[in-house]
Amino acid sequence: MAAIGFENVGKRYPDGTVAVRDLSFEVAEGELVTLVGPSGCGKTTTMKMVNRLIDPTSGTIRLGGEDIAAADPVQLRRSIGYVIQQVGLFPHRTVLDNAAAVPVLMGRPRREARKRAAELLELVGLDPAVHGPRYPEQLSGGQRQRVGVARALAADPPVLLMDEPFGAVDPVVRERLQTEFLGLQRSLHKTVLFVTHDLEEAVRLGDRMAVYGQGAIEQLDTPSTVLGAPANPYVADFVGADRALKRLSVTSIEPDDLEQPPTVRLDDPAPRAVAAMSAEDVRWSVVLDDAGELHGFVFRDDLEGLGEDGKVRGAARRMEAWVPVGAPLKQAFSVMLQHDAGWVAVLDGARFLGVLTPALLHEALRASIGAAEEGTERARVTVESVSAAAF
Ligand SMILES: Nc1ncnc2c1ncn2[C@@H]1O[C@H](COP(=O)(O)OP(=O)(O)OP(=O)(O)O)[C@@H](O)[C@H]1O
Repeated sequence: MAAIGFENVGKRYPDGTVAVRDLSFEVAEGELVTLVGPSGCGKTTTMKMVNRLIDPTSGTIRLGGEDIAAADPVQLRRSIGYVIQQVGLFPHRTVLDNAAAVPVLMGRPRREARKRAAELLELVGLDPAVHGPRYPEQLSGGQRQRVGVARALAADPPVLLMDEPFGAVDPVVRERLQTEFLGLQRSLHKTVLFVTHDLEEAVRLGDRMAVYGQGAIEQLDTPSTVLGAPANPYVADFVGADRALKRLSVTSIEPDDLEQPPTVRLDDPAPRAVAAMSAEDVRWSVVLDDAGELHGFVFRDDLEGLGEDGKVRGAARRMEAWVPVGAPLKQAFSVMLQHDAGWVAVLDGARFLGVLTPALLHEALRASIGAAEEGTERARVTVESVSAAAF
């Protein structure tokens, strides 16, 4: 059974504005569906009809199979998490009490609600001991958004409605909040409707994304399919000509994408490292520390300058350009640019897995686009010719 079901839902405001017409779609349990489209296309109206902040003028909305028209709106709202851009925290209550607000309203003992709230603050990356006693105005914008998410999760609702929750923060914080939220969602499996006007956010977060035209959904499918096979010219235009670039956000780095350059250890004697690099005919090598974790890299020329008694440590340079495996290709590309590096190290936790170069990145991207066009998994696509020229 679908967690949320829309059947021929329409909303005409009293002034005659038709905000949405004849919407029919379903959201599965544990699924995150993003709603994206231009301003005024009806995204917020769609969302607010689910918790009955707005009532539809036609059609039926079901939650867990039950028609919400029959539900008590106040009870309904308490059972649905709601996160909005202007977080709406109570200014005169502490962060901890803000996070505990909904369970308290639902009649749970205050002490129990606060305990849960503290756990949730921790879950969203805030230290309950440090941030819990503060007031909302003593937090940064990003921290306030985190409190908003914690508060929405506090009553453990199966369904979350999120309306531009990360819209008010700068792009760097926004990306971090998205990553954290994705991690959270992987363990919580909430059913989520997420409104955004940011295509990249919709692509990155959605299991599926609904692309809105005026008051109607033009395509509802996985981000890969929407980008790879837009349903009609409107969607193609909306996702834009630079679809390939946007795919950078949805394509994650896999171990198979990586190259394995020679590695040497910090305490290896320089002559031995030089010999190993000569044997492989490479000019540089990745340097690992005793624990096998990334330290940086070293040039063969520099090692040769150290003499017979030298150790790799004497010429090794630190490497800051790294990304975790599973991160989007876009992150690898941006780290490369930021460090002006010809490669980035890819780590699994602290463990060094390999490196990604611009050519490999291009190859992974091409494979991903090819897979979307064919509707197959990326692993099954082979790339015949690659060139770094596009970078
Ligand atoms: N209370 C209202 N009375 C009349 N028209 C309204 C009302 N609320 C929204 N509308 C109109 O309904 C349409 C859809 O609005 P809605 O807020 O759902 O769009 P949206 O896609 O969420 O837009 P945005 O991205 O700008 O928030 C718009 O034309 C809007 O002007």
